[in-house]
Amino acid sequence: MDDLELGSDQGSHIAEQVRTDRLQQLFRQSGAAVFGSYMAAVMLCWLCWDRFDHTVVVGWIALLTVSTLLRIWMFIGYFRSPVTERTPKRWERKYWCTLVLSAGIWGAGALAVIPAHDLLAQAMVMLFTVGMSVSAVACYSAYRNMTMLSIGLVLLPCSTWLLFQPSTLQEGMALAVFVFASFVASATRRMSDALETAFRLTREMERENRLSIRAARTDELTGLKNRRAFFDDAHQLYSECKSNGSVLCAVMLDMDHFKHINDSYGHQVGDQVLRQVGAVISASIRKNDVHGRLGGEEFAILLPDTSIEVATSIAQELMQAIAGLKAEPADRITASLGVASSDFTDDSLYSLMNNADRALYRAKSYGRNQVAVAQ
Ligand SMILES: Nc1nc2c(ncn2[C@@H]2O[C@H](COP(=O)(O)OP(=O)(O)OP(=O)(O)O)[C@@H](O)[C@H]2O)c(=O)[nH]1
Repeated sequence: MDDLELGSDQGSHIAEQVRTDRLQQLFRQSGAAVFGSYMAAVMLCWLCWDRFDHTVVVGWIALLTVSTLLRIWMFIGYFRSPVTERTPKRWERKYWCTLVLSAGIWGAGALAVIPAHDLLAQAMVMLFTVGMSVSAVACYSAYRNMTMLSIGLVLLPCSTWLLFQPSTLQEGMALAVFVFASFVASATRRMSDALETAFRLTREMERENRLSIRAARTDELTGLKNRRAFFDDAHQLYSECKSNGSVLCAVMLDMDHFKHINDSYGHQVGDQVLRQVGAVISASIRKNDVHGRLGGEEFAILLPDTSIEVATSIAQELMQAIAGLKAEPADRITASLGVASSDFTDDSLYSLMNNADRALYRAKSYGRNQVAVAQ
């Protein structure tokens, strides 16, 4: 989409970019969580092997293996896909599904393995679930709701169960976990807000930068390249043609008796004529040609890989198209053009342009509304 045309859409365009940035951040940050959560469950089962029911442990680890493989498969798919396809629309829902599945299995599995009468094992399980919650803040901070949901799914089953156990130690453990979870929740909100602000500001700055670069290179009246941008691109094209050994032609175009148009019909009509001439030039040139408004009523075009004969016939077509323009109330609009070709022995873009300029002033002196070729 053209940035200058964004208008009222620019807010939603930036919002969409910020969403994409958050998704990218999520995938980059949370890769470790996929292995981390699996390894945490394996380590917990290893440490409490003698205290847990082995059948439940095997079932839990098997389910976690499946959900972890699913997540790895999704990560590979994301990082292998072209950047243009890494959109929130395509990936957010998949991420949510795999996250809910794996956090749900983690929380439900922890509840299933927790032994009813073994305080030490219960404390170990809670230690691991709390550790998982802290990691969730670090990994999913780009998506606040994801952090909250994964913490809830991992922490809530065991801590709620503990809350309804007879011992005050168990109740105290559950309450401590809830207090801790509320701190984590508020830290998560601050982190995700700060991240979102950083992404938005970066995108806004990038956009402003692009707009100001474009404004600095564009002629406001005609939308063509201005003098500075024309010469920037012209120097590059000249060097490319010189090193390729291809012919480069220059066409200089100057409106005839433009002062008369301004004086007779006013500057607004003059401006309208310049806009129309700019549109005629833009419509006549090829993608690789470089064209621009050098100032006033003077335009320049560089035609790479073009013989002087072809450049002359392009200039003649331009002259005829301009003579056919209607810009009421101005009755007669014409331009004179000069064409020159570079054999690169002169070694300078400026001498090519000067040759075209001299030809242009010969066209003027021969009566205007014509094309002259440099001798
Ligand atoms: N409307 C309008 N006029 C401009 C602009 N820039 C320069 N001009 C006018 O273009 C006119 C150029 O006049 P001259 O240099 O005498 O050239 P000319 O009248 O076209 O005469 P020849 O080139 O000899 O045919 C001046 O009146 C400038 O004020 C512009 O952006 N808009």
